[in-house]
Amino acid sequence: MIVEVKNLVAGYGHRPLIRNLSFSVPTPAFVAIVGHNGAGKTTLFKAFQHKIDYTGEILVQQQDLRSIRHAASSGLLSYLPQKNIVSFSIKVIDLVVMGLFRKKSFFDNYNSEDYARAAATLAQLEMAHLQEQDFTTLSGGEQQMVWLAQLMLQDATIILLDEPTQQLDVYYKKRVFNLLQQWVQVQSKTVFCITHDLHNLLSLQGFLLNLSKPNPVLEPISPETVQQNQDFLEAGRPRL
Ligand SMILES: Nc1ncnc2c1ncn2[C@@H]1O[C@H](COP(=O)(O)OP(=O)(O)OP(=O)(O)O)[C@@H](O)[C@H]1O
Repeated sequence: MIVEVKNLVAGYGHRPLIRNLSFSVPTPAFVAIVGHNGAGKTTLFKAFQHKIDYTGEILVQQQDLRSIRHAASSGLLSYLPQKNIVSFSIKVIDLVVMGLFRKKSFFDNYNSEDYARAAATLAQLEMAHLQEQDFTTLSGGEQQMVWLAQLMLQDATIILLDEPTQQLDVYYKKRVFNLLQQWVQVQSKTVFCITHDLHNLLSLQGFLLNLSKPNPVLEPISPETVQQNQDFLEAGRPRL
């Protein structure tokens, strides 16, 4: 079992946002996490990263995540937040190469082989022309692609993405979803992706988890389930 969530209850103060959530991902898979604004999607990711208290269990490869001390540095889990702000000048390639941090001890410098890997990853994302540019001068969508390149170099087993296509144009949205599918099918990664772009899911294989539903479960992605979830979300928030 890659990921198993059992009776998860999480929220803030006395207000549980996620109530008794249970699901299992037995083999590497793509899981789209959908739901209205404020439904608890990012909160679920916070639980995965021990950033909030929760009851119930999150098991990763049969181990309770709470007992795994360095899930990021051991390459088990990587996370791309919704907003990632850089307030100092840095070249794109220098930011991307940092994705290799697991290979390095604190005082190690990145070498030419590391930079070649970073450049190849940017090229794969059609971003090679930006590699010498100051990251802070890029458009929002370009910045999002650079973070994805850095994440690819992290090479974690389980990848949590919080709205990675939010600022992308239609072409890059499609490319990124295809890339996520490849991570699963070619590299056996498990990808959890928060998204509001339901129509982009139609060409993918994997599951939907709609946290706005009263009892969310993993639903296989198909034209019918995507449409049903789109209709459900467009109809408004369920009353609690
Ligand atoms: N630290 C916090 N303390 C109190 N409430 C919080 C905290 N963080 C988030 N919340 C509240 O929890 C709710 C769920 O937040 P969360 O970020 O999980 O939503 P989401 O489903 O990711 O939404 P969106 O689609 O808008 O990103 C929101 O109503 C938010 O205001």
